[in-house]
Amino acid sequence: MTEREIMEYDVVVVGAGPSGLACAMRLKQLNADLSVCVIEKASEIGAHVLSGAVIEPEPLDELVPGWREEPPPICVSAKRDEFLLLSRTGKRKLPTPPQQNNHGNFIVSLGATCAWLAPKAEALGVDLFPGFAAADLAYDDGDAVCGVIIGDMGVDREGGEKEGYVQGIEIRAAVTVLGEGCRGHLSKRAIKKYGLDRDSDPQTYAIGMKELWQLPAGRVEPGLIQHSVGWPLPKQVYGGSFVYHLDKDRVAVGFVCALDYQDPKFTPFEAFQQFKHHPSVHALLEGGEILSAGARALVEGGYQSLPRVEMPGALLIGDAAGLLNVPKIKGTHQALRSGMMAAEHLAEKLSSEGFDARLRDSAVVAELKKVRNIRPGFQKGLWRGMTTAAIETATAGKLPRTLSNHADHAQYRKLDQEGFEYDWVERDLAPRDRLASVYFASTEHDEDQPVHLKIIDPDVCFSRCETEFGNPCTRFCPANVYEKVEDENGKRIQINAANCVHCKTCDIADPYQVINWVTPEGGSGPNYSNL
Ligand SMILES: Cc1cc2nc3c(=O)[nH]c(=O)nc-3n(C[C@H](O)[C@H](O)[C@H](O)COP(=O)(O)OP(=O)(O)OC[C@H]3O[C@@H](n4cnc5c(N)ncnc54)[C@H](O)[C@@H]3O)c2cc1C
Ligand code: SF4
Repeated sequence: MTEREIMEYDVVVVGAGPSGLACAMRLKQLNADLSVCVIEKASEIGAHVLSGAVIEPEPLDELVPGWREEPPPICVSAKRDEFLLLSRTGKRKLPTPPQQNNHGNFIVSLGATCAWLAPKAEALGVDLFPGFAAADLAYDDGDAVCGVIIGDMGVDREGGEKEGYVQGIEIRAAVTVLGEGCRGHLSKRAIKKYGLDRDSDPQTYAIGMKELWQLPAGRVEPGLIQHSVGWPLPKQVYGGSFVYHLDKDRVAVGFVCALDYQDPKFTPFEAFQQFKHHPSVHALLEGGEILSAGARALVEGGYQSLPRVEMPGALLIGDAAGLLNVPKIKGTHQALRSGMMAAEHLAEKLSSEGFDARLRDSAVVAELKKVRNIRPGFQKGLWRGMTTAAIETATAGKLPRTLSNHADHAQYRKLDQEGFEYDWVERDLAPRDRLASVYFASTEHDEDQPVHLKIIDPDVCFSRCETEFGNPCTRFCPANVYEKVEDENGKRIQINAANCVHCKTCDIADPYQVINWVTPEGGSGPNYSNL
């Protein structure tokens, strides 16, 4: 085997989401002499980023002064908030929770915003490498992170070299910044290797699904921000919808389901599609067409699940650290702020040491602490959760008690226990099913490459999972990647890896934790447009 080529930088950032781009840009703003690169697995910057997205603008004001005069391509001022409780046929307006008051905020496409930030980063001297997946961390002799190893290109399904094979290079850096977003696969490894979650609660997650619709003229009220709870979710499932009204007769429709749902037969994708058939939403969407669609996990654990965010040679920022504020349903301002804070730390001393204390002492973590009991309050259902949320808000998070988070995958009930009741309707809006939805994600993977979804112990699928939980992977994956097949060779889980949209739900929600998501060849995956 040939010696791996090495490139050297002062700082390598993994992930060109808002956290990674903010970190890289701020570093160059503070010290133009530092060499900084950003590795991004999507074919283009922003193509793997999916978000609501209503954003708080202040961190962007700091990073890109004057941006409001030349905003990203989708950017609509928030005008009006609506918070609704849905039943199957009706809706009731509830007071908008203070955390969801969006006065002064903007509705954007976060993917398009990252693409808009990319040339600004390059103009500052950041080297951006889209189409390259950071497949592994590199370690020095003292077991500290000393950079990343880029995945090889041109490897066939069996692991052999194809024509045009290129060995991935190693990027060495004094500090590696992990801005991979929710459930980053290198971040997951690093958290385990360095025991970064030793003193925190388990991290918790949700799956978010989103579609961008083009509607007949006159239906959209640009700047209207609608959220709902209630139908179609059974009362035991935490989650709800968002409908964000954009310009040019477009609307972003989405649905979020926490991954601690207990019924293994529950299908988040179906809940989303059901929501679209509520009479008020159906009337909005009917006659329109989907422009793009996709899914992505969100990190929900907040304050009590925050891992240590520094390790020898590396840092965690943004969703990779778990900084999303769940009651606000916002993580972008936290991603931008933590990225900039990491940069300020590294510009002072090129070392990860001390970043954890700095972040914990900042407004980023103070914001999480204030709302720490709201999400776990919903573990006992919608109404108990709303009561906890009201108390936590009234006391500004000053109650001495901190409720615990639990591991999502450990919450499933066995098949022989009572399931949930679903009050679901016939559907007629697109997409018909999960495969039809994948079409709108424009996902692409060369099929002749190693499967990037590894079932570490496939025996579990039929020796235990089938009878205990009915193989929930065949239902929670929004792209129908996992299919149960039975033929002359027996039963097996067929992995349709080419359909994967990189949402990471399977890595999180598998009851036995035997699914491991690893990076496919760089440039593979969804090609989201304006999500
Ligand atoms: C459905 C949904 C709705 C949301 N709504 C809102 C909202 O309204 N407002 C709000 O503020 N926030 C919202 N959020 C949260 C917000 O999107 C995140 O907090 C934010 O995107 C986090 O930024 P990040 O940079 O940490 O990670 P991400 O935005 O996830 O970016 C990570 C980047 O790293 C890349 N990457 C990952 N691993 C690797 C690797 N190994 N090698 C190379 N590249 C890699 C990914 O491709 C991606 O481009 C929502 C999220 C979801 C899913
Ligand atoms: S295979 Fe996993 S990561 Fe890919 S779309 Fe399905 S659940 Fe998401």
